[in-house]
Amino acid sequence: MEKSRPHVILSGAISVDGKIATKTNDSKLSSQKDIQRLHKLRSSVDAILIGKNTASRDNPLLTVRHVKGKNPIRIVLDSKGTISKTSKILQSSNKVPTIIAISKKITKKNLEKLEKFPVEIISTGNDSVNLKLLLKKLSKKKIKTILVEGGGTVNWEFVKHNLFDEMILTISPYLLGGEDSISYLRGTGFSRISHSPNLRLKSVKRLKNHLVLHYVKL
Ligand SMILES: NC(=O)c1ccc[n+]([C@@H]2O[C@H](COP(=O)([O-])OP(=O)(O)OC[C@H]3O[C@@H](n4cnc5c(N)ncnc54)[C@H](O)[C@@H]3O)[C@@H](O)[C@H]2O)c1
Ligand SMILES: Nc1nc(=O)c(N)c(NC[C@H](O)[C@H](O)[C@H](O)COP(=O)(O)O)[nH]1
Repeated sequence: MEKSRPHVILSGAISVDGKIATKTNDSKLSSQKDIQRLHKLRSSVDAILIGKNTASRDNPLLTVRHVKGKNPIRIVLDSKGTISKTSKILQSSNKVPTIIAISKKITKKNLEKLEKFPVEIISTGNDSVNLKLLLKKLSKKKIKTILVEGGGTVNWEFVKHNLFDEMILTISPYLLGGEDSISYLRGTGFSRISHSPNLRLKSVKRLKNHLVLHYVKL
């Protein structure tokens, strides 16, 4: 029987105080060695998923470059289809398979913009993208593993809806502070520790002053 959703791995790098970016969106926390590890991980999954803010602020390519390996499918959660036509993701969509996950909130103009690119557009949800439904549709497309590369809003939605299986988190040797810097998990948060998913620490890898923690959800 087909699994109802793909295997989901949350991935990211935080400062020691749990931030993924400063208030000015400086987010390059990983070391070169850690980036190599990330790219190896990318090459082992079927798809990488990010949120619209990460797409616009980091302007990532989301390909495998620092090691040899295949590029996964890229998925951007972008309810209103506001991703810029000059973004690296859209500009490279003729070379790397790309899915833009939209919702009913998209405007005609933005839909027409997306349709000019060789991307697959998947619509779920009335307001934001309906993650459960999206994952179900991705499963039907034989996408078996997804690496979720943030940012904080997307990470929270996957945790809140209990839609992940593993988490690989790099703790980088920085202290960023600040109410306005971006936390690994945004959203409303849980009101009780007992509401948190339970995690088993599977491995710890030290890359000089960076730590890579690998958790499995119980
Ligand atoms: N250090 C790291 O590991 C890392 C990784 C990724 C991003 N970042 C940083 O995170 C910041 C962006 O994080 P963020 O929280 O502002 O935004 P985000 O990247 O999590 O994107 C959130 C947006 O995605 C769209 N979206 C549509 N459907 C959604 C759904 N069902 N669930 C969640 N989002 C949905 C919405 O427009 C929403 O506002 C950037 O500064 C980026 O540099 C850091
Ligand atoms: N593991 C990790 N360490 C970081 O320091 C960092 N900033 C991210 N962030 C994930 C996010 O999705 C980024 O935007 C892409 O990592 C950039 O991807 P590219 O190099 O353009 O392919 N992830």
